[in-house]
Amino acid sequence: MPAANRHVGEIRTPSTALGGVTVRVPAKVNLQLAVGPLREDGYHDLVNVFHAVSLFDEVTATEPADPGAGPITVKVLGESADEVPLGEDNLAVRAAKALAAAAGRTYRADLLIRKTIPVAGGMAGGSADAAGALVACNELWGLGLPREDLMEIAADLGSDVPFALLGGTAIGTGRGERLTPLETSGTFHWVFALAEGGLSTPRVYGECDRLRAAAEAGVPEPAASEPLLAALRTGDAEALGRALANDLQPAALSLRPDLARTLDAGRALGALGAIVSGSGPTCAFLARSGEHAAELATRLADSGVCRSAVTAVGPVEGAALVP
Ligand SMILES: C[C@@](CO)(OP(=O)(O)O)[C@H](O)COP(=O)(O)OP(=O)(O)OC[C@H]1O[C@@H](n2ccc(N)nc2=O)[C@H](O)[C@@H]1O
Ligand SMILES: Nc1ncnc2c1ncn2[C@@H]1O[C@H](COP(=O)(O)OP(=O)(O)O)[C@@H](O)[C@H]1O
Repeated sequence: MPAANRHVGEIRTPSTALGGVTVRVPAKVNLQLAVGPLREDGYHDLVNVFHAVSLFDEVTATEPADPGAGPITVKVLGESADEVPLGEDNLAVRAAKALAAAAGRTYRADLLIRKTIPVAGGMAGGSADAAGALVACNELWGLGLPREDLMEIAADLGSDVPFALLGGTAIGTGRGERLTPLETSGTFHWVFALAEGGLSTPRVYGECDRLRAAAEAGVPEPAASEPLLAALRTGDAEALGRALANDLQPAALSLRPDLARTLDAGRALGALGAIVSGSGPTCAFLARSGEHAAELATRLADSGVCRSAVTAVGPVEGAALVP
């Protein structure tokens, strides 16, 4: 084999020969989640300011070990793995199948998901796994589809999936799937208080509609918060803390009143901002520094107001191959 070809071969073979293609995908927190009125298709128009944080799931795609198994198999390890569906309902399986369909043939892969992102926690772990499967299978199958094509497949899989591919900080409109990256300065330090159990996203949107109907107040069209965008541009953590806003928070608190105690505890410990992450039940706290985040996490966990507390930074990049 000529030296140049051998070099190409040497670069490409290790990813599959040594245990497949692995992709690391971040969780998200919503810095602003403005929810418009219920649409006829059952969705809500949003202004959704997504922020990718350094809690990662890993998705590994390998050539199938058992030729008799289904075209796409999945195993899940880690954080609340037993709560993740293993069949056709698994978002990573759906993503791999959608990618194969877009490529126009049946491809096979075994998927292994290592979870760190809490399941049904309002941090888009399932969406992260779907984005990870898209990137991993695109590589494993040598399809070479550009990111724009993966973004289109992602939007059909779920409103949050395109952002898991993009990462960083971005504003999502429509269902949340139409993304514009946002300019930010510096790094923000976060603490996430993980709760016992999860919350169903459709149920939280439903509760939001119910509370709004009961209040008989009009629902304005969602609009981006200028103070929030300015705080992101300048990297002003105190201003960002004040500007955090989540229209789903009253609904999440209505379904899980215990979360009010968690938020109060974080505020009392000096968090710059305290908010339910997306549809919850994870609570997000903005800290002043890495040291403050570590102290906040320890004290929150010790105070018994959550199952556990973890620190993270943001923004971080979206779904990326692990070399
Ligand atoms: C609330 C958010 C905030 O980022 O995420 P989570 O906090 O749950 O992770 C998202 O809007 C969730 O996005 P995702 O989880 O991808 O939802 P999808 O699969 O697209 O939709 C699930 C269901 O949520 C409701 N839904 C979702 C998006 C939207 N703009 N309006 C809605 O009403 C609908 O009932 C829909 O049937
Ligand atoms: N790979 C996956 N990881 C996590 N949840 C998944 C996955 N595939 C499907 N699900 C289902 O999606 C639901 C929402 O999960 P998740 O994305 O973790 O939460 P959220 O929508 O609150 O951010 C879970 O209850 C689970 O049944």
